[in-house]
Amino acid sequence: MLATGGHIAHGAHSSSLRGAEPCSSSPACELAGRRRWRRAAPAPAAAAAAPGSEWRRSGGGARRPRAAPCAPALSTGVSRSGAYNSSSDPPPGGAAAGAAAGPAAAPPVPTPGKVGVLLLNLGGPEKLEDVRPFLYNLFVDEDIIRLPPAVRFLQPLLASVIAALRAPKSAEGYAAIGGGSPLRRITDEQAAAIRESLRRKGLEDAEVYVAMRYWNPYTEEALEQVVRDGIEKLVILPLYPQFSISTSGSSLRLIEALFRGDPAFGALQHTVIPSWYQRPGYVRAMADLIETELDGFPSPEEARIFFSAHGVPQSYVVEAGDPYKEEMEECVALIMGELARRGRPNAHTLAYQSRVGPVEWLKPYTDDSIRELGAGGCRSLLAVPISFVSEHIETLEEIDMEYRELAEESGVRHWRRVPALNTDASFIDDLADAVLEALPHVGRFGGGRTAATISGGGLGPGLADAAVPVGDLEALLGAYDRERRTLPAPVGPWEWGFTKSAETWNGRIAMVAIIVILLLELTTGRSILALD
Ligand SMILES: C=CC1=C(C)c2cc3[nH]c(cc4nc(cc5[nH]c(cc1n2)c(C)c5CCC(=O)O)C(CCC(=O)O)=C4C)c(C)c3C=C
Ligand SMILES: [Fe+2]
Repeated sequence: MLATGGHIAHGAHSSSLRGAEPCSSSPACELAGRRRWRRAAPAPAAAAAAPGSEWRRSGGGARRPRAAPCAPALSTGVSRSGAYNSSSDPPPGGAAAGAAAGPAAAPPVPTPGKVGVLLLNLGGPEKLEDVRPFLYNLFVDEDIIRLPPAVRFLQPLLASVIAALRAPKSAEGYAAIGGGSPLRRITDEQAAAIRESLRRKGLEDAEVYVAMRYWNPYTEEALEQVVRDGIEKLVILPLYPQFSISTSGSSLRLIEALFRGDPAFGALQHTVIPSWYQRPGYVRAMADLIETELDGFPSPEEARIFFSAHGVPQSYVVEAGDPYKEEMEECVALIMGELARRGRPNAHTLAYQSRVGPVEWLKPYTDDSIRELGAGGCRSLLAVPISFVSEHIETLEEIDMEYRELAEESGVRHWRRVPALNTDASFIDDLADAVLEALPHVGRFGGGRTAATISGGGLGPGLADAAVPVGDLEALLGAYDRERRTLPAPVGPWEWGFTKSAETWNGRIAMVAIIVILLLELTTGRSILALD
């Protein structure tokens, strides 16, 4: 949701959490050493929804005239390889470059053993009463809030406080888009479509599973189903085109812990496709959507293409080496290159949305950019959500409602938004090809627990140099952020500070409040911030 500089809106909606309880017995809960809030749904297979389950304690277009750019370009920073010819050049040396370099529709690889595909996604609250426990799950994740080791034991408490304070504002957003996140439905549809595509391509008995990080169907449940189904070869495919520590990285760390903690999981032969923004099929599918939407403007060549990516705190990139920003810039350059080849040299901007809390996030911020563009005379703006492939709260509420209103207030007369890819047929087919191309890598390293080195690991040319190379989990997770440095928390329970000193004081007050609550809980034996 649109960041307000830190204020948390109160009182809009107070969701009832009756019946919601933390998990305590699932492998993930035990491994993470954290309570987790989960629904006691049956372990989900690919597309099985579990409505109403109870909560319990548990474990090419025609050539166009030259564009008249809408306003002076803002931050179109491109890091490398702006000129990439999707039909002939090899893709830039990104993570899954080897996969992308293969033929567009690879023939099915003869692989003995039943194949499974594990789709990783974030998950979202399905009902308003899910919002607070969903937020708890998000904020208790050490890849979202990374506290210094000495105070890490406070994270569940901190997560409870932040979730309780943010829930009303968050719930307002979910209420505005119909009372819940569409993420599960869309991800289930994507899973079914990928499975169909794999079958059409000759992989008859492949199964596709949805593994959400913060809501149903949880990752550990999906893996349990994978084992029950007798899958022998697993391709792990995050549904995030670009890699971030906070998204794909967080899910992969959880899976790594599950592999280590359960021999049945650890025995699964696997490979990971860490990111795939550079696949020509994805780039073409995005360019197709953009072209279609551009044609809805009175003067398509004058519309500025405004890529809005979900932000991450600066510290993730600068201190922890998150490749997210670099991959995002490269992704935008590839799409713009494809559009230029189609005769659409429109002006463009890349900005970052959805910041939460008082720390610095990647810049420029989407709201600032919209204001500047409006002030600079831009009258036609095409918003392109770029970090996520499904409609979700940040497209349906933040972009369609908040940013649209801001754009109109800033003088933009014509506003359109490119839809998310969802189950776009060519996109789905391309993901299925990515799976087929990754299959030869499955089991290269034996089981999930085998340590693999990246250099000379037999991964093929180019892959050894990638920031986050294709390979097994350990190799992959060892390739970045090795030190797991403490990072400034992106959010805190009190978020009204704009200045450095206000932030410091907020931090101190928050710490004192947390200690008082902790002492009260310890002395009274009652849970002051219980979610039920
Ligand atoms: C590439 C996508 C995403 C990145 C990177 C990311 C980082 C990140 N997010 C938060 C905090 C929140 N995210 C929330 C919702 C949310 N986030 C993503 C994607 C990325 N997040 C999606 C797709 C969704 C929506 C899911 C849905 O229900 O539709 C929320 C909850 C909503 C809200 O209150 O605004 C929070 C909070 C942080 C702190 C972070 C990086 C550290
Ligand atoms: Fe997010």
